[in-house]
Amino acid sequence: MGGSLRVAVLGAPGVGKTAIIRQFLFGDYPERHQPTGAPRLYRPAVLLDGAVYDLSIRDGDGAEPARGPGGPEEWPDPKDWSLQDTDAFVLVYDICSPDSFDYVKALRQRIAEARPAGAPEAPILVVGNKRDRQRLRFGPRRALAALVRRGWRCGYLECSAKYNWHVLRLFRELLRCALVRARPAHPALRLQGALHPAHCSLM
Ligand SMILES: Nc1nc2c(ncn2[C@@H]2O[C@H](COP(=O)(O)OP(=O)(O)OP(=O)(O)O)[C@@H](O)[C@H]2O)c(=O)[nH]1
Repeated sequence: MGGSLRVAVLGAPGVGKTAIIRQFLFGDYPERHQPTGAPRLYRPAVLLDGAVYDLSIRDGDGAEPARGPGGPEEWPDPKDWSLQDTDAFVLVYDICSPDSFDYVKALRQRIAEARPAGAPEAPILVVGNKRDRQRLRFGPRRALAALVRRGWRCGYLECSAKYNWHVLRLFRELLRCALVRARPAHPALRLQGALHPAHCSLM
């Protein structure tokens, strides 16, 4: 048994958080947007690199700002989010929506502020979803990836939940990185490092 990991999947409404999670867990895809409302928790077991992990995947968690004109200053107190208990974050934006990218930027800032002083940083993977709509994207992939990786020091990946493209890969990378942080004795595993073929599967 490898242990347990808590993952939060966050992002603006409609970017595809639920679609990504459902593709990963059940191989299905919601064509219609049904706002998630209250946060949902999924508890799969996954096999990663030969060890079994109990995952808690939270779809939204109340960390988002109030819907409406409010900005990050109107977000709930970080103490209420239990962000400190989260081992890894997936911050999802829609590659066709600059607003959703700004949203992720603000979320990442908020997560950093919520971390208690001296606590190790939880890995953050920024995910550009809806890659199948590539022709409508608002910015070049290379520039966005460079900003996120070098400027924000987060991982970056693009996927299409609709076509199940890179969905497994995003969870595999995130989990590997979270495990490296938990066990620094394995420095060879890096979020943006060499990717092995699928050694991550649901049980
Ligand atoms: N073209 C395309 N549409 C997608 C993709 N992923 C999700 N969608 C669509 O985007 C809409 C919103 O998807 P959801 O997964 O419900 O988004 P969400 O982020 O969970 O939304 P909230 O629950 O409101 O926060 C749905 O109509 C999906 O079909 C994708 O990869 N490509």
